[in-house]
Amino acid sequence: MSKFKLALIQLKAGLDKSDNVKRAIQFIKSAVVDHQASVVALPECFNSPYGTQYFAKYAETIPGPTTDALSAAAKEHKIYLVGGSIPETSDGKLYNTSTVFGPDGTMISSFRKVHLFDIDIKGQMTFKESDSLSPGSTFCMFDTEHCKIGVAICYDIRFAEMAMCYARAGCKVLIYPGAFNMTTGPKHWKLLQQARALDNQLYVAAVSPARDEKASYVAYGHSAIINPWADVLAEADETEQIVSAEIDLEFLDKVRNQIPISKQKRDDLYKIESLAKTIPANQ
Ligand SMILES: NC(=O)CCC(=O)C(=O)O
Repeated sequence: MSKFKLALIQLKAGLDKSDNVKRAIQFIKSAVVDHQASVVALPECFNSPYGTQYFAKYAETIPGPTTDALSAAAKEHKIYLVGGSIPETSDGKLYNTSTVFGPDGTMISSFRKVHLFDIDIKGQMTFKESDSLSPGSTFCMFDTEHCKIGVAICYDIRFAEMAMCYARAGCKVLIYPGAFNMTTGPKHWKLLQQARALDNQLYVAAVSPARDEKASYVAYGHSAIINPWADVLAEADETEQIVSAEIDLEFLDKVRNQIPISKQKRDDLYKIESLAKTIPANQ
């Protein structure tokens, strides 16, 4: 149980929601049959194009038709499925929400993006998710027979403390459905994943939509899986595809024993504290 296969589905999401979902389900089958994956993840906003103009139009309740399809796929293939994210409508608000399903199809966790993507790089990339979305305020972890896995969404990866909280709570893999863009993607996407993996000595996976040059928001692609030594185990190019890698928890233990930073840290001088209900402080 110390090894398992993780697959990331770099889906090209278009304007047709039911086609996006149908194709995601086909790719999930391929991740299981062709890659022997027992944990599978989809990208941010996989059932709709990514953009503030689309969130309300494509939003669904949870449970709803998209998450029902994910639940059925997880059950059919007996996998853990991190359902990327979808625009969620709840109590008159919109959220960017990820759902997680267990091998019996039960929704075992969900996560509303905590840090909304509001940036302004003049002349290059301006985006304001908070124009239409509200932030979540809880974390998302789930147990598998292999290890505990944490989930956050895209811009959340820039916040090192959040990943540290997950590591402190015992997560050995962090999965980030994401959609970096053509300005920040080439500079920061892989670097951030390697930084979070190295800081916390755990596996990091980030799963993007495939690039669509005609879309209003052009995703960078390059879904990747990084090990606790910060090696890149798998990396997609920009096209629609599945990438996968073996997660080896003995290797993780070896790295943690060789460089025992979690035992050497000076909690007497500095300390990560979490107020979120789902992450006990100082675990
Ligand atoms: N969807 C997102 O949160 C995009 C984040 C991003 O591109 C970044 O640079 O950060």
